[in-house]
Amino acid sequence: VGDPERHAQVDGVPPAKIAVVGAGIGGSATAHFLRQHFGPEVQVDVFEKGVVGGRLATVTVNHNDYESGGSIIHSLNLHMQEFVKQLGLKYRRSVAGKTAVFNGREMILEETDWYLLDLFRLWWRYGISFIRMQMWVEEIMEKFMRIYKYQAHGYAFSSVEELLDSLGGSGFINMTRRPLSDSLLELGVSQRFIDEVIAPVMRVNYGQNVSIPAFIGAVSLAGAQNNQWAVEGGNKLVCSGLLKMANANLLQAQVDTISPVQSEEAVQYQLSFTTAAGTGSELYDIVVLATPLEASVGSGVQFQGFTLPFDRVPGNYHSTVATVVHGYLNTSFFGFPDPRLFPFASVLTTETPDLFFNSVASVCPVNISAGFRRKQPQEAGIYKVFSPQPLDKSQLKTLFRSYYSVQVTEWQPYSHYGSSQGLPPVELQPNLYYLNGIEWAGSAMEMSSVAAKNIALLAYHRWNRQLDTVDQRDLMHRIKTEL
Ligand SMILES: Cc1cc2nc3c(=O)[nH]c(=O)nc-3n(C[C@H](O)[C@H](O)[C@H](O)COP(=O)(O)OP(=O)(O)OC[C@H]3O[C@@H](n4cnc5c(N)ncnc54)[C@H](O)[C@@H]3O)c2cc1C
Ligand SMILES: CC(C)=CCC/C(C)=C/CC/C(C)=C/CSC[C@H](N)C(=O)O
Repeated sequence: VGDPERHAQVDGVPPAKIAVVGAGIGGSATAHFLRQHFGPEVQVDVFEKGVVGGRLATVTVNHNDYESGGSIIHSLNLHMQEFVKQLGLKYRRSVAGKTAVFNGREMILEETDWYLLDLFRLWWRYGISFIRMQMWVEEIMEKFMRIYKYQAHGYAFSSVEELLDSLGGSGFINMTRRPLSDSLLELGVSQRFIDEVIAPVMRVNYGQNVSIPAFIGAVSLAGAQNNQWAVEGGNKLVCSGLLKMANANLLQAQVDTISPVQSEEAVQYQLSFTTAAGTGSELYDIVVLATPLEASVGSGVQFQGFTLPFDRVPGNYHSTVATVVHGYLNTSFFGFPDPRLFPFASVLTTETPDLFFNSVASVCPVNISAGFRRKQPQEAGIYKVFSPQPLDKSQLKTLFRSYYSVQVTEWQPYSHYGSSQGLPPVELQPNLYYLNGIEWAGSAMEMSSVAAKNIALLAYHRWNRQLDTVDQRDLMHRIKTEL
């Protein structure tokens, strides 16, 4: 298996070396699935310029760790579930807590201890908007779940559009283009419900407003359902676990350039990289880019010898600041002068000019010991604030009576939806794949995992020239009739 050049895409000969750039959940899952499909012989090198986990990260406050990046996982996110099972990790269910919506002056919506009372209140204020919205999200989730069947049967897609089309037809593709508010209004959801419930959910989850595309809006609403979990010890454990299970070589290095090298049989890719010890370069048969390439994110990867089939400049990533504060919440600001009477664990906000934060929530550590309970607002607790800009001293003093510590993480967490034209391609060149284009449809751990499985399958089928498992139509019917 020594000289990769001799192995470049000769029929029946597996690739010798595969590179994955990025060790977030997308890159780690790709390494895992590549190993599954290509077998034990191929060398899988994973390049990471920062920390394994990428946007899955924790901060330590008062001797405990808290998620500062991707935190919640939907109960129907089956790849994430499967990883946790295979790695022998444990689920962490979030400790129940009530939510309220604040409009800058007062709480306009308050969850109670009684589910039926909450339902009655929602009906009283918004009619059947809540039920319409829930049914819409359920229907989308049901269609989305088809991906697991298709992938289990080995089907792959050469673009995000093909993948979405196979799940929900042109309806899903249109949902990546039209605003969420338009889709909901068309469903008969009231403007008041959109302003007071949907907008706060978009603000806490994606830091954006209801003009984001309907598909990502539905993902965000799924993320607001009551069936979320996380990984005991921190979600990033999935990434390190998958790399280990895949027997991948982790190279602590920044990939600087990727250039094609044409041999007689096929194209290979030269990766030049920088490590703490200096620079290096290696030749690979297959390369997967598992980091956003948009100029504003700054992966630093340059391409030589070919031009990318999409423009890295127009689509921007959004800025969101996660501030983890150890202190006393200023419940007076929310209209509760006596903190003992403040019953909420999370406060979401409406789209209100001059409101400097999107949400504030009491958070649980990644290791919940038996008997863990949330701190009461009259006690010092750990809170996570999401805001578009870093909070200044006076803003912190507005939200907290006093505090012991403040940890700030500035993220470029998700696409700035609506700032791109179309969805970036998956295949950049033969045997050169791009994972994070899927984020323009929806950005979540499971979306990166779905894209990882798709790319591993696609790379495998392309390498072995198996065209009958790529971009096939009418898959539900095919699967039913397959033996
Ligand atoms: C604050 C926040 C909250 C979130 N909440 C949730 C949530 O609750 N639920 C959910 O499902 N999702 C959530 N997300 C989104 C989720 O975290 C991301 O969609 C997901 O983690 C993306 O994973 P990825 O591997 O595709 O990308 P990344 O995690 O960004 O990984 C890319 C990796 O590539 C590395 N890299 C970049 N350039 C190079 C280079 N040139 N050479 C080598 N390495 C390079 C980076 O250092 C990085 O580690 C949240 C994100 C943030 C930031
Ligand atoms: C991919 C599908 C079908 C569903 C995923 C649903 C999901 C888990 C969405 C996550 C939404 C998201 C990006 C939330 C970010 S903020 C989360 C939380 N409030 C926090 O405190 O970090």
